[in-house]
Amino acid sequence: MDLSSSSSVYTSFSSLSKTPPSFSLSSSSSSSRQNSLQLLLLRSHLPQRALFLRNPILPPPFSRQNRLPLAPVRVSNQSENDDGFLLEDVPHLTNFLPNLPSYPNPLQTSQAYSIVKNTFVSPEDVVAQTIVVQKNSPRGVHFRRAGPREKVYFKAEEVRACIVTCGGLCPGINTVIREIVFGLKNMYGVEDILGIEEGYKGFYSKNTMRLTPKVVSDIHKLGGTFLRTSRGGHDTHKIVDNIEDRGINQVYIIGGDGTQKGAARIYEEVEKRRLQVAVAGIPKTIDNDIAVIDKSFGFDTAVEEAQRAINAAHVEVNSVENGIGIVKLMGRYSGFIAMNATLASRDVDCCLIPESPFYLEGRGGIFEFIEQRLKENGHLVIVVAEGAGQECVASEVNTVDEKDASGNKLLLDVGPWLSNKIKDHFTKLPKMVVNMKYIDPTYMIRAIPSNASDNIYCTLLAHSAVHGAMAGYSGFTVGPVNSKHAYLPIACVTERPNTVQLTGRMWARLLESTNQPSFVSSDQQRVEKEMVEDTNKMNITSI
Ligand SMILES: Nc1ncnc2c1ncn2[C@@H]1O[C@H](COP(=O)(O)OP(=O)(O)OP(=O)(O)O)[C@@H](O)[C@H]1O
Ligand SMILES: O=P(O)(O)OC[C@H]1O[C@](O)(CO)[C@@H](O)[C@@H]1O
Ligand SMILES: [Mg+2]
Repeated sequence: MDLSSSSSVYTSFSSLSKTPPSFSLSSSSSSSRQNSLQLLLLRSHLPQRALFLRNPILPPPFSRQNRLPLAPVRVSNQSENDDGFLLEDVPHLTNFLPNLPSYPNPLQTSQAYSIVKNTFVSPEDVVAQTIVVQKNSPRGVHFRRAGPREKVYFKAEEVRACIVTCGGLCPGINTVIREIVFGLKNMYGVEDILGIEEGYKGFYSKNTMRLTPKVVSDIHKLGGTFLRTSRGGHDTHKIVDNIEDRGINQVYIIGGDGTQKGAARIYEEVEKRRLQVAVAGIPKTIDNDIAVIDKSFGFDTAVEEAQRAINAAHVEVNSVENGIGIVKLMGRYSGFIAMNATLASRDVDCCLIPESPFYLEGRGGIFEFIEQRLKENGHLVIVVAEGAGQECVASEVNTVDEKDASGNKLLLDVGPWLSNKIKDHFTKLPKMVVNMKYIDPTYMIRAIPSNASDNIYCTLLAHSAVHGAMAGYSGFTVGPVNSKHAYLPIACVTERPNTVQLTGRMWARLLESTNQPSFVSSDQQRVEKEMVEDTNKMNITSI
């Protein structure tokens, strides 16, 4: 059974029982497993809240949150034959437009694709979210594999696509734009493609621009976004009105968590109005803070570019007495750029990230560590992510909470704060003159074009989005899960951010390579010590 076109089968329990699907992923599928699969597949076509309530296999408090990668799926009350297979499906236009006609995919006659063994992705192909399993583990959460489908729900000449980019910059945005345009034209013969300028607000406040392969041919060599971008200005009704007015039926939305939330709102409105509009999200964030997907595009480029700043800091501090280099890198709530740049460089003595609170004074603190390293090596380099130590800065700087136009909290600048604290501390010490070199390359890193591997990655993302939209999926986002590109429900990537796991092996590798203090345990020790002291004091007072 072709699941991509079978939504009517899954719209109600009654129709399901009349028409048992033949979906089977292994040769050993028993009838009871098929029943489980029917129910699990059905879930994905119901409103999300209802899914959890109606699923008879899972206990009621089973929330989506439990199903993201770091909180492993727990499926209790399983019957013996139940293998715990879950499909996190994406919506399809036929869910609310059941009579939508389909057409053979033009790739069937493509010269390039004719040599591919399986030109089309089987509707039964799914990608597992967890690939490290034990013999008796439930099979867990799966996503639809991305790629071209045998049937499409748009005729090339009827497609009017648009592309919009929102949020901060990131290397590779232009490659994604270019490859959507080229993919639509070369694979599907689509020629009517509009660029929405300056983010979401551009839908209703700007003219569109025509995007042709010729216009976008060289943009992948440039940093930034050819379409420009903005924060704020998401007005769902105005945007969807505009989509309708302009006759747009495919919307490609490139942006981070905020943008993807906006894409979900647009899809909800499209569904409410029953419009034949495919809404495809392409996740973008230099911080790599998007959950579920392996990594976000531009991240590798950022890590590579960060090496230049770290190297410069190292050269500087290596050439003076007691040189202390501080390099600030991006990462609001996720320290991936700082962590990976540190691991790649090996010239970094200490890496500070938002996930790991640190402290300056006392045993196990940064000052003690710096003093020790200066004695040992005569210099050191610290990499600090922009979101690190926010509580420390906030406790010393008088500020009011400020937000950007999208409602994101504006962070306090940890870089200069840390540099000054270190300088002040060492100025007070006798015979300890330090040479501070502070480098903030953040916007320089974000503004460069993507490197070779990100370019290829961006191409796959763009093509996956194009295949998904042409196949009639809508309200989905794309990305690699365990190296295989998949279609993901937007909520999967917006419900919580991807952050560095302090209990994970990568952070342990970093701690091992820098030999910096593990502030977590020292901090805990300090808290424990304080608690003991407090208890003692209370005892004394009570006496
Ligand atoms: N909850 C939301 N619902 C609808 N639209 C939203 C929501 N959050 C953000 N947006 C819109 O998405 C756009 C981009 O959001 P934001 O500035 O937060 O950047 P982002 O997409 O998260 O990217 P990044 O954080 O990587 O720079 C803005 O136009 C904003 O209005
Ligand atoms: O462009 P702006 O608004 O200064 O945004 C900067 C923020 O954007 C990000 O690069 C995410 O896109 C963050 O790392 C950074 O804090
Ligand atoms: Mg964001």
